[in-house]
Amino acid sequence: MMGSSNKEAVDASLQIHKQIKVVFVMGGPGSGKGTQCSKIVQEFGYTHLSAGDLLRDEVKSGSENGAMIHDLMNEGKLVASDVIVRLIVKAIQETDNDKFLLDGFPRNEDNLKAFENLTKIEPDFVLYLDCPEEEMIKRVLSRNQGREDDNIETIRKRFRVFEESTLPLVDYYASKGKLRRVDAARSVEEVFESVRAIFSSTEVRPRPDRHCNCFCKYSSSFAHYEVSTSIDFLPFQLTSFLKRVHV
Ligand SMILES: Nc1ncnc2c1ncn2[C@@H]1O[C@H](COP(=O)(O)OP(=O)(O)O)[C@@H](O)[C@H]1O
Ligand SMILES: Nc1ccn([C@@H]2O[C@H](COP(=O)(O)OP(=O)(O)O)[C@@H](O)[C@H]2O)c(=O)n1
Repeated sequence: MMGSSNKEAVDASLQIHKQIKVVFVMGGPGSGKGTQCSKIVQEFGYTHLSAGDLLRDEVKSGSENGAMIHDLMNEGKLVASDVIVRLIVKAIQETDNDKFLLDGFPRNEDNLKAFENLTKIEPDFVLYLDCPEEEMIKRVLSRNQGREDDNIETIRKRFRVFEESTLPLVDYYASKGKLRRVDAARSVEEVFESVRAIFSSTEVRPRPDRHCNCFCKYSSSFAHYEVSTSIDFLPFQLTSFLKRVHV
């Protein structure tokens, strides 16, 4: 077992010495996290870190943890939090960007605590791709990426883990007002319309009291918010004003 001073030295080497912005991207298996992340990368310049891909790369690298990670993934179980958190932090340290999408992370409360303890980072917001289970199963079974865990038996187990461990985190972020929920059962482009509106609103902060153009930005974004049912992050007065004007 690692001595405490040795562990502290490792933890210190994993500290992140730059100001970064993090968005957690959550959703069940096949909800479209990877698909939407690559579109967000193209349009908004984030770096996409997929927890599953980092783990699969670790397995391929033949590291000492590789066999254990491989077995857990094939059973649809979660890997120990310190393993995935260290991979994420290392990837952040090695990347020359200040905006990150963490796809498939956190998966449970323990993941979140381990990440917070090590990095002291809070996500700017949490994007949640909300999709019915039968649609997700259909997508995963036709994904064709040669993933050993994309078989019906393991998929069912992954769904149970999602319901039991990840959904409580989704509720937690909703209660903190940080959740941006999107209906992910639509086409890729329709889902991205909603996603784009959410990210646009965090990049540009128009001031409606200044002049008409600013209001127009809000006004056109509002159509997207309606589709995404994610209007809870608009300032309250503006939301009620838009409701009066548009409805
Ligand atoms: N909105 C969508 N409609 C139909 N198929 C989709 C949609 N989004 C993603 N897919 C497809 O579903 C599969 C799972 O998507 P993926 O992005 O890999 O999900 P996740 O990363 O959440 O597991 C992929 O084959 C992808 O091309
Ligand atoms: N934070 C995480 C993320 C993924 N994983 C593991 O990686 C597997 C695949 O995750 P993924 O995000 O690539 O795939 P989806 O289940 O979202 O399709 C999970 O079923 C877990 O075994 C984990 O243990 N901890």
